[in-house]
Amino acid sequence: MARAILVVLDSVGIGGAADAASFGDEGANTVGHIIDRAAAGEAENDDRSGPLDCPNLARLGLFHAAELASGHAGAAALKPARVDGFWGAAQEVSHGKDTPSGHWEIAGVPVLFDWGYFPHEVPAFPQSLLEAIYAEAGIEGSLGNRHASGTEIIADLGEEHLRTGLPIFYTSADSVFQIAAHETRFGLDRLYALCETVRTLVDDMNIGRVIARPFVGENAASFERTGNRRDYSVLPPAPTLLDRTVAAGGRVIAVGKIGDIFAHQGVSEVRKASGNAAIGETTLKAIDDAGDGDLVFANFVDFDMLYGHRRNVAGYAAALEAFDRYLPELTGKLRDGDLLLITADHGCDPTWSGTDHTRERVPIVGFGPGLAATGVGIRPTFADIGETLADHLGIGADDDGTSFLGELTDRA
Ligand SMILES: O=P(O)(O)O[C@H]1O[C@H](CO)[C@@H](O)[C@H]1O
Ligand SMILES: [Mn+2]
Ligand SMILES: [Mn+2]
Repeated sequence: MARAILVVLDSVGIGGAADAASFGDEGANTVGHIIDRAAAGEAENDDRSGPLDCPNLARLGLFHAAELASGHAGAAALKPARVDGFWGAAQEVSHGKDTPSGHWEIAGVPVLFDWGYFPHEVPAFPQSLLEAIYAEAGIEGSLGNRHASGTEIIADLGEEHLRTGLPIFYTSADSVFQIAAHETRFGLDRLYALCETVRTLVDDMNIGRVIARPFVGENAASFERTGNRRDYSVLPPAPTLLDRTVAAGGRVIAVGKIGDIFAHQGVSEVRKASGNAAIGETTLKAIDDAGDGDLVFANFVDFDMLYGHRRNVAGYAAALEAFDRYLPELTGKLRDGDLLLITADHGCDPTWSGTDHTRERVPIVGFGPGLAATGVGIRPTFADIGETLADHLGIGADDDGTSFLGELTDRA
């Protein structure tokens, strides 16, 4: 009975990326800086207080991994005497520090081409593109058209959007064209249709994603984004672990935004859920439903979307602790022959300047009944993760990545 469960904690980086300086991210360390701030009493909110408390992640080896990745002293201090899981870190080779690059590389397809990006200028979008969108979509104009944080721009422009009916266009350091609009007043289906139009118009510009960002509320003080976000991604450039699993006769159950991130390629079943708690429950159910040869692939997005980009250290710490409390339920689902691997797609250090992702190494922590509790070192590419899962599922080797499964079994 071989099943693989792959969990991406979106943006939970552990610092130490060898190429961080070229992204302006030298020293960025999502987990490390949260540990430091929490230890200093600077990560307090209504849900949590004091030093970071993640005993279950610690027992799987998260802090061993964090120390390995960056030499962070605060992480080293949280290492337990005994570890039950396998642990390591991985360096990204993809050119970008965005979500698709991270996930595709994990799944064996590093992104070695450059995405198109919109310049940090106002307007960020070329006039010719805007006019093409207006003509195709039958709208009279747009608001925004600049780099922005998604929550700030709806506070700034949401009321004007309600008055004028014009959608809000914005981007970020990622290869994205994002559209915010009121879910009921502009209409969700209309927003999705607009995103589909824009998707076709930015294909030639090599833009990774067009993202629908619906929100509700009546004024700047009450606007709130909803769980109906939808990402329109380009297709991965080569077959991923997902395609290979399906080709080998397995099912891929995609939890949270995984389906969108892979443009639904190689996805047998999509199970969306909004918020880490619901994503966690959906993951447990997916594991119950998975059979021999199947891959359950889940993304826990709150770390990134609600806390990393918002530079909310206390919120991020509380989310890590909530995941830690959930973790025993997850490991409790594992049967003989299962392999659980928890990792991340990039960093988003909540203590860093700006609101963008940070280039970091990512943790590899995992567990499987009968697998060795040992270190697997610093892997040179995230693709080693997918290759290890492929090896576990018995679906053959790929060009990118090297399996470390042999280090966890007595095959070594
Ligand atoms: O600020 P919000 O709207 O959350 O957007 C963030 O989320 C996008 C997609 O993950 C990133 O590119 C960043 O812009
Ligand atoms: Mn991400
Ligand atoms: Mn993000």
